[in-house]
Amino acid sequence: MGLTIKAHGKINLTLDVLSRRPDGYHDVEMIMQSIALHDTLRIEDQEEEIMLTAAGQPVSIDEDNLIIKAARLLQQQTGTQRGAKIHLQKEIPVAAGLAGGSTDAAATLRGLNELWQLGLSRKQLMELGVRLGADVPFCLLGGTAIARGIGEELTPLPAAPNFGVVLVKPAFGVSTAAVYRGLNVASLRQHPRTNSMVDALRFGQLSAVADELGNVLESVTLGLYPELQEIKETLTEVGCQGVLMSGSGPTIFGLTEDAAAAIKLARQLALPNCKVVATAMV
Ligand SMILES: C[C@@](CO)(OP(=O)(O)O)[C@H](O)COP(=O)(O)OP(=O)(O)OC[C@H]1O[C@@H](n2ccc(N)nc2=O)[C@H](O)[C@@H]1O
Ligand SMILES: Nc1ncnc2c1ncn2[C@@H]1O[C@H](COP(=O)(O)OP(=O)(O)O)[C@@H](O)[C@H]1O
Repeated sequence: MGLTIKAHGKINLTLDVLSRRPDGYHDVEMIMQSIALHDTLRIEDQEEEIMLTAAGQPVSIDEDNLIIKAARLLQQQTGTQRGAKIHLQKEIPVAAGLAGGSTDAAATLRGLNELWQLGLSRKQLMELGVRLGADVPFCLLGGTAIARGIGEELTPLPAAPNFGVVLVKPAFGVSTAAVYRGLNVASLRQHPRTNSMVDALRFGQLSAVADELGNVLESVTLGLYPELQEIKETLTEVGCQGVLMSGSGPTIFGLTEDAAAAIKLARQLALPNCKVVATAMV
């Protein structure tokens, strides 16, 4: 018996950091948005052992892969004797700010809960998921949502318009931990307006959504990699209405009216050493 599951990436339409916690994590307030770009997991039931293979974007398939971590966590928590053979078709760029690892972990939890007939609720899966990564609970929920706490306190929002999204991922990745470490919360002078973005999304006008985009982590990652500023300018020049870094970066995204416009604009981009993907909000 087996299952095929889509694991969608995300972008952050807003990302605010409120404070540093004693455990080193940060309290955030962000509007998360699923995108059509996804990895695909094929999961087959087997006795005991967890096995992982992968194709597509290069990613480690060792014990540090979040798919294996998610499967082992579920085994430990439920005491099941079941195992799984998992194949990952990796399409989401790695260490990109698109939650590629978190979404694979979320898909593994969902898939194995079904395949092993564990009967865990989504809330229970989210409580386990946050132990694997702060973005895992959102990846279990999907759609559009406000995330608070370290990212695990979620308020779902009405479905946002299916704006097109052009993603530009430079050849390098960034460490999320290093970006948060580089942030001095007290020195932040500007914060995204979460409520205004909620209103803009409800109103559904791209120009209003574009005006409210904001990510306080940009100051850190753009400081480390000034070439990201050039990518932002290029996306604006070709006609993207709103342009922002996703998460801790380094992926820069630009919004368009729809997926067709994103495909058209992506074709015009000549950005050496960058991966360009046209997708949409879902
Ligand atoms: C920045 C964001 C925005 O959505 O996304 P990405 O850039 O990773 O996609 C998230 O906050 C990242 O979520 P995720 O990547 O799941 O984080 P984790 O694996 O739990 O944490 C990696 C490291 O980031 C730091 N971290 C993460 C979340 C948070 N609220 N505060 C933090 O300080 C911690 O140092 C932690 O050790
Ligand atoms: N299934 C996976 N897919 C992608 N990255 C993974 C996976 N499992 C573990 N990782 C590791 O997680 C780290 C963060 O990758 P990723 O989740 O893609 O980026 P981000 O946190 O910026 O959204 C990388 O160092 C990567 O090696």
